[in-house]
Amino acid sequence: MAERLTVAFLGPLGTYSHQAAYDRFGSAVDYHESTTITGVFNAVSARTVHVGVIPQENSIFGSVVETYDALRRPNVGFIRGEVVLEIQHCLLVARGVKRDDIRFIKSHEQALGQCRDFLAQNFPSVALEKAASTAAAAQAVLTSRNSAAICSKLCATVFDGLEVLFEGIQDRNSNFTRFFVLSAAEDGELPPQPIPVPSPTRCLLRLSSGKGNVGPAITQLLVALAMTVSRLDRRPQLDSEVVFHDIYFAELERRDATWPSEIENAIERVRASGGDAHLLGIW
Ligand SMILES: O=C(O)C(=O)C[C@]1(C(=O)O)C=C[C@@H](O)C=C1
Repeated sequence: MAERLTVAFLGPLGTYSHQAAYDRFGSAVDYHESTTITGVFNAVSARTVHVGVIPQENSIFGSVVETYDALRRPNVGFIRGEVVLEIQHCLLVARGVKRDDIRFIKSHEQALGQCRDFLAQNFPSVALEKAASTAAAAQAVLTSRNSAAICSKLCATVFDGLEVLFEGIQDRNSNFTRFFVLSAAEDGELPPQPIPVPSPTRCLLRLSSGKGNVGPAITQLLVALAMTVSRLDRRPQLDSEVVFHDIYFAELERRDATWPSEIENAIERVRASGGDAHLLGIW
């Protein structure tokens, strides 16, 4: 019998990462909870699991910083796919806790960021506390009479003893988070997508100009790349000798069938210009 696929996600059960993983892989795989996003990356790199599902970007609050920080690592793995999940945040409390009792609101920093207007209008003097995940926040308020958690409605089912005080509290009604599906290597079969998509349609490249101050600027790297970049992120390059020296993440979208070889040629052009390009995923 074929080995069952193992999938790591930011836990505990009830996180949006868990929902995204389930949307992609369903019930025919074994799920492994990690306590941090970095922990999901570690499980994939150590090959403790076959794949990890990692939040990458939210339509209200933007890039997931912990994910881009991990993508700076040399052997970070390979992005094999994506899942887009609609996010509707709720405010949950232990049963019986009233709005006026709330002194602390906990959640993942992304969820706190997506609900800034709601929090400023409704709870201007409440202390906001970062939690490892939305479901970890839900779990933490189970035994509290003065705290609330921002998380999904599902947490009221996962954790018995919680109730929903407010629903749909994010700053815009339309709210989506995109997740990456990451595996240690480019190969290895994954189950088919629930809804088939023509692939590959996207790729992610990591661009850098070396550790000193003589390398090409990002504009020169993009000229050498000579491909349409649909998204660009940057994070500090920690091993650089120069301060405020960044590493860039360029996402490209497919234009035609010759795409994979075009990417290889573009990587070669960037290297020939004195910079470095590393393929982080194609999906
Ligand atoms: O805390 C969770 O539930 C997560 O899965 C993490 C995460 C994120 O990091 O963006 C995922 C989706 C939402 O945007 C809020 C939080």
